[in-house]
Amino acid sequence: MRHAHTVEQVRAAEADLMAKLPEGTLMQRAATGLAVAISNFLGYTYGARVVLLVGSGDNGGDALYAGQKLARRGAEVTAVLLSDKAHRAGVAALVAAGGRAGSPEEVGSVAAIAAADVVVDGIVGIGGRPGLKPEALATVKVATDHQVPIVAVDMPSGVDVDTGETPAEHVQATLTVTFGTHKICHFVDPAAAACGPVHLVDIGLELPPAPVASLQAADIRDLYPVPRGESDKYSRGVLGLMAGSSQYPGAAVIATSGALAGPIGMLRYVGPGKVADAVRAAHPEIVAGEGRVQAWAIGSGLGDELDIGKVRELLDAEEPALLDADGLKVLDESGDHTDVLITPHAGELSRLLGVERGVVEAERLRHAREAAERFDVTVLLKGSTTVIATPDGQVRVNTNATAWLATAGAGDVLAGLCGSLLAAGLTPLDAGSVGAYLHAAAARLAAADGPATAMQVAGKVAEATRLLLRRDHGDPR
Ligand SMILES: NC(=O)C1=CN([C@@H]2O[C@H](COP(=O)(O)OP(=O)(O)OC[C@H]3O[C@@H](n4cnc5c(N)ncnc54)[C@H](O)[C@@H]3O)[C@@H](O)[C@H]2O)[C@@H](O)CC1
Ligand SMILES: Nc1ncnc2c1ncn2[C@@H]1O[C@H](COP(=O)(O)OP(=O)(O)O)[C@@H](O)[C@H]1O
Ligand SMILES: [K+]
Repeated sequence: MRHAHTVEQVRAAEADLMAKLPEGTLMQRAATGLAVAISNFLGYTYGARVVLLVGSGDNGGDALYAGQKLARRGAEVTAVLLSDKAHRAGVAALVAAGGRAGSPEEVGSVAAIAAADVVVDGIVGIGGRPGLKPEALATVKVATDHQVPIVAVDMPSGVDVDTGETPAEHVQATLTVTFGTHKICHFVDPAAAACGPVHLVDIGLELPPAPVASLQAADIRDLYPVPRGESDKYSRGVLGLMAGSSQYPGAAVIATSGALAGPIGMLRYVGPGKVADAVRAAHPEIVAGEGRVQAWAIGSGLGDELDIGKVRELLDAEEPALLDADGLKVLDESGDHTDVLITPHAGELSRLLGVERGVVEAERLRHAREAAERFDVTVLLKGSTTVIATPDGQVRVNTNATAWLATAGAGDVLAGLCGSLLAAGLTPLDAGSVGAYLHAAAARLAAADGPATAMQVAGKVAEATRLLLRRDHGDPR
């Protein structure tokens, strides 16, 4: 499991550790990890042209000491000091190792950056406010215009570290090297999209429980409900699916595909006769009509045929339920819904909360948390990174998707799959986490080199699961 801690937690853990270590030890650990990561990124060090963008804090200090280590190994290092308060000892160390340092004019920053093999963003770290000052922005723009890769120190400068929001200008990194633990901006879009791959350097911090986690292959494997020797189709879990309409018959077929690729032993489809016929034609395994179930998945493609009274009744019943798409219209703020998982995209969540869609997209973590608390449900907010928030404040983020997954019907596959996991006995949080992970892993198999349809994604869920459960295989991503 990957954990993301808040700035406050990181600062407290750093202070505890620093009190026990000789001065400067932590920064040297960070800088060594950073220098190694930059060398590995470039594939060489001797003769590499490295430009450091250095702000006023310790983030710049990390960059300067990493620059010193690279200069000692033959790199040509130039530090562009964007503040007259740049880390003094770091500047001296770099210069003593043969590097150059000075204001943008003094070092000729435009020419240096344009000719660089890599730019290191040490403008701000966890002490940064969102946004970049004009002088910093100008240097970043030179790197971007000349397509020089940027390695961000701790995080791309300018993003909001604790929320993953990007309200102002920020660095777009090729690689991010972070220290001690992940920060929330590494997991949550839009900031996560500005990080590139994130490389974590251990500096020995002892951290409290994290507010945000991202499950990895081994975690998903541990949670997956594998049938036991004595299992039968009922004990594996039966899912009731209420999806599709004469307007959107396909949604029922697609959601069924997602559900049957999950762990359930049986699926009962409840819907209009003609749609049931289509579902049966595609999936002869299903049973049409109501009966005993362990969970409900309701809403994909119901359109105007949503029976609000009936759905309310199911929500109030004992079995856990998943609400998707049109089904979300029945949700209100009264009642105990702790066994309900909702799977909105940003547009649907914006309607539930009465805010603009763009605001939800820009502030995903905040709105997922707010909806979970207000409606007393577990919220799975779909998108490029999927945020899952529970009413008691837990948050998980799924980060292994591919943009090829942004295709009509992909949400129906996810609803079916998560419903299947609920029916097999997982909690709403675990069902959402495992479902989002396998859905994305399936999309990576289906759309490895190009587009795939939602049905093709559903068709790869079983393979993604097989690869995951084969312990010798590792991560199906
Ligand atoms: N604190 C520690 O002991 C360690 C910190 N490390 C590094 O130190 C960083 C944190 O250092 P600091 O606390 O000095 O904070 P930063 O390096 O993030 O910089 C804070 C400074 O930048 C200014 N600033 C804030 N927002 C700005 C903006 N948008 N544009 C321009 N200037 C802005 C602030 O006024 C402040 O002077 C971490 O991200 C990490 O890179 C590592 O060396 C490991 C040890
Ligand atoms: N840019 C993206 N990168 C990765 N995954 C995405 C992206 N955009 C959307 N997705 C995923 O694709 C699926 C789309 O679902 P949804 O919006 O409900 O579409 P539909 O209603 O057509 O099925 C969700 O699982 C979502 O997380
Ligand atoms: K940075």
